[in-house]
Amino acid sequence: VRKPPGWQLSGNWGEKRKGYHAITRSSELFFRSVCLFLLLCTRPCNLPLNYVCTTQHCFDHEKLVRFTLSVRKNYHKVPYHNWWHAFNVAHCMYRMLDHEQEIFTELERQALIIACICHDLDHRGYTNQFMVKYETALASLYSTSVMEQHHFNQTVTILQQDGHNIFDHLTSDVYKQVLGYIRHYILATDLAQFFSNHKQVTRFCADQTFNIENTYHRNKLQAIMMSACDLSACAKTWPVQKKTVEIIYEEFYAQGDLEKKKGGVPLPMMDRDNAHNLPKEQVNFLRIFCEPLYGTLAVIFPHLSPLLENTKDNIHKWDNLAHGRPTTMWEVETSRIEKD
Ligand SMILES: CC(C)(CO)n1c(=O)[nH]c2c3cccnc3n(-c3ccccc3)c(=O)c21
Ligand SMILES: [Mg+2]
Ligand SMILES: [Zn+2]
Repeated sequence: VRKPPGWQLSGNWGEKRKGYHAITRSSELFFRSVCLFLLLCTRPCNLPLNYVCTTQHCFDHEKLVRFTLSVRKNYHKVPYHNWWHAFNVAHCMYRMLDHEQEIFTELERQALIIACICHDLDHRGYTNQFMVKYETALASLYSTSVMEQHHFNQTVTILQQDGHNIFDHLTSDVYKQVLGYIRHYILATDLAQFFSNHKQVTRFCADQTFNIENTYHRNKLQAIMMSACDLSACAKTWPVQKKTVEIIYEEFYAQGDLEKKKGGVPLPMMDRDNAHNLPKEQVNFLRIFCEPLYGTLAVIFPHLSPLLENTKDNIHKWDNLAHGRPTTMWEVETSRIEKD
């Protein structure tokens, strides 16, 4: 992919592209399994595995492998916003859709999964606020949702590469429609959009006017589903939640260090000198974003209620840590996760 403006920022992670990856047998097997997983994501769950896709919405397997390889190549080796995060978000969406095959069209399901693996493409480990504050080249391109608009732009750029367009079997109208879906879904992962999206869906539920056939209602539901998958690490078991938080704060503190180097004052959450406040910050984040989000989704999709329960458990554990209370004996003392 051509180097987008702002590439110089990625220098902080040192990594220079070493040209094409030497594709070893194991990584090839890995990517074939990822693509099979993605192909399966779009197969109605009640069909046999050897189902030969006859509808117009089938992915060409070779293009899907090539597309997925290029998507992975365009994630940086930053602590949190890397390929594994994208893959985990897509897996969460797959499990969410696995129960709801009938309410979304096949095109929407494909767009949701592809949007998930692409939703943080070319993330450099910096927030939108940082990109705007330091007047990066990307911030000069987009006035709002700077990184999310860039993530979508990167998606289109990869699709336009030879042999990568997994949607080129669609008519031009349907192609425009699916790209519109993907853009909407990726932009929805801007946390700044969360409150308005969530408020709308909560209102529809409260006054019992929620109607999945209503395009506006449907779009808002899909927007908070994207947020739910993006934040799904807050609903994982405590050892996984704690390791993930260590990793994301590694990225936050690296941004804070860079900000101090530039003579700026980072947000308290980004300042490693405030690391003692992390448990309290987590209680706030999970209470403000995650708990209401999974609470609303559990009303619409009752099978998602474990996400709400796990989030509540994690809030309780962060609150114990924030107040110096011991955490449950069985918890594994987590060590720094090995970087992949
Ligand atoms: C969801 C996750 C990674 C794990 O629980 N998490 C957390 O615990 N605190 C936070 C968190 C705390 C403050 C700000 N953003 C956060 N994000 C975040 C970052 C970028 C884009 C959207 C959300 C998390 O994913 C997260
Ligand atoms: Mg993002
Ligand atoms: Zn993300």
